[in-house]
Amino acid sequence: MLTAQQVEQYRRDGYLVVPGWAGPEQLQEMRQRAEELVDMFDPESISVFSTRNQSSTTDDYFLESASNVSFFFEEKAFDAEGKLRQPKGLSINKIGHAMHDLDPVFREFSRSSKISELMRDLGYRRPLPVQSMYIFKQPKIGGEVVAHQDSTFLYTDPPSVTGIWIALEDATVHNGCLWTLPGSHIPGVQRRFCREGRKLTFDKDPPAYDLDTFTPLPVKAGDLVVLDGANVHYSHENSSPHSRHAYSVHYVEGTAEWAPQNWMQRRADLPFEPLYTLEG
Ligand SMILES: O=C(O)CCC(=O)C(=O)O
Ligand SMILES: [Fe+2]
Repeated sequence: MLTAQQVEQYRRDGYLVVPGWAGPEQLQEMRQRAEELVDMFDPESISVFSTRNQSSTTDDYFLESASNVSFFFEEKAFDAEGKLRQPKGLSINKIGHAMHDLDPVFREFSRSSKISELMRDLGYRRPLPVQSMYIFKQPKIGGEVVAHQDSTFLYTDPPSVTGIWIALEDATVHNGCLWTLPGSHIPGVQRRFCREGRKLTFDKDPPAYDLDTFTPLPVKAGDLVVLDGANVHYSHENSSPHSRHAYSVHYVEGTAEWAPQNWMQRRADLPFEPLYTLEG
């Protein structure tokens, strides 16, 4: 799937853009499926959270999203009374985090033979898709994603995350494309997001990143971005009138040890399933 040169570039920079990964029909299928999921979602089931015990119920919803198809609002979606300012379809920040297992359309994309070949090219023996997100970056209110490393949130020993991020719409510097720091994966994972019971904390403060040194990754709909788990990346808020839909899946090496401190702990009846297993 990848040329030797692409693998070399990926090892050097910690990220790689693969143009034209998906065609218009596949993109349309995923966007349409997300629209259907949002149509079926009742925002009332969540707005309860804004009245009582906000942080602990929100944390529970977040923790349970490890084994669900859950909906998260844009922070700027609500007015002072806690009501949505715009239709729910323009208010949701993301859907996550088990759609790669539970939704047929996203499952197929996340486990395609093309993805398996890519993971094989990157040396995975037992790649496990562990987390998926449909990210909307809504027009005008799409929230920023602060600079981070994905392995901070999905820790294995040794660290083994690879993220794939596919643009379902053109991503530009105006609507909040990814920005990345080439080579930032080299020093490894800088901090961890840990769970103790139902409490979530970072073990350290974030390093000070000089955001001016980052490179924007404007891409066309259908282009795939591959990110090393230690690559540092972020995206700005979207103040443009155009949404920036993307679908992202994080894979880990199944022969590495899944940290018991990870926020993501699956329900026992929904174990992680490898794309393939190489013996020996
Ligand atoms: O889509 C974005 O803006 C950020 C996504 C991200 O951080 C990821 O997929 O790992
Ligand atoms: Fe990320």
